[in-house]
Amino acid sequence: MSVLEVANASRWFGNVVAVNDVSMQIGPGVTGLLGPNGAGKTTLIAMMAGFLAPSAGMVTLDGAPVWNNVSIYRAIGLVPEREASFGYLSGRQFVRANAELHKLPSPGEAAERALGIVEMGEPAGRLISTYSKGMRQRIKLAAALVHDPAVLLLDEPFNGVDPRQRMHLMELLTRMGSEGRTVLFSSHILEEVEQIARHIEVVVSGRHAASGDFGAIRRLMTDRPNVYLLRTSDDRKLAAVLMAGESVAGVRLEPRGGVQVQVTDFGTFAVALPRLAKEHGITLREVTPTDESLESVFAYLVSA
Ligand SMILES: Nc1ncnc2c1ncn2[C@@H]1O[C@H](COP(=O)(O)OP(=O)(O)OP(=O)(O)O)[C@@H](O)[C@H]1O
Repeated sequence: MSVLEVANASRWFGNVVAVNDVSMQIGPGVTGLLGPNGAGKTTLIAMMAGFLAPSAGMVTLDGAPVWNNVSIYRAIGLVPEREASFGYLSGRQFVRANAELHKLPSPGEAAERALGIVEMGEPAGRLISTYSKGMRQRIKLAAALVHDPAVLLLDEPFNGVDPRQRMHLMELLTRMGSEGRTVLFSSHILEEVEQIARHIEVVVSGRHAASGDFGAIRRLMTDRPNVYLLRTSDDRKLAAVLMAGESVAGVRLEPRGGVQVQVTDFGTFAVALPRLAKEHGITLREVTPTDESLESVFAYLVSA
């Protein structure tokens, strides 16, 4: 069993608090670390990997602190978000260099094995600078896997990767998880996370906001109150009709035209709106969510 435990970990840079008193437990299988940009995901992953010291609290792997513990590097593989600046090396040279850094007994064999896992054996002779984004992610993954770690940490691995390569990467991570590895990847996209993560941890503004399976997180996100702006052929009439409906908490006629509606249950509202409009002979011209930004979704989660 490889269980990463983050215990009241904080990390600050000067007066910026990047991670604020976060506690979570990450066990075998695939976990998604979800949060908007700047939430502290990279900082948290760096602390989990033992590359960054917590300012307070600690991170342990099966009870052993990961910071300042050289032996732990043998158990953890990290795929960082930033591009490896080794474009002048071939994929094979890069992966092998990592095997040598780990002082593996047969670095060549270990490199070939890792290249095989990510199916990069064939292009491994080419320079990394000639690779697509997806291939660069795979070569970084091979480098992180070269010492066969029990824990694999990936920072935004799907960012900028085309759909076919993304699918391939997702299959790989799913396989790693089902083999019993502890796999954690970060993302700011819920749809991406829920496709492969058994478990989701949400961080917002450096704080731990929620934890659960994707169903629970999805419900938390979609059940929040939503505000929509509707433009119609008869705003006043629609406002009156909507106020009588169950899924609406508030209606306001906008001075510059349109109705702003606060919806409590989006599912019911989405079905009721077109039906009500039709029944009352009102034409819907526009339905726009006014607070659909990811930040507002996450802000709701933090206040939940
Ligand atoms: N070395 C540093 N010095 C100063 N501030 C930092 C440093 N590293 C991170 N921060 C700040 O800490 C906060 C969290 O950053 P972090 O990169 O961990 O977030 P993130 O969730 O990974 O976001 P992104 O996906 O945008 O990288 C941000 O406000 C960031 O500006």
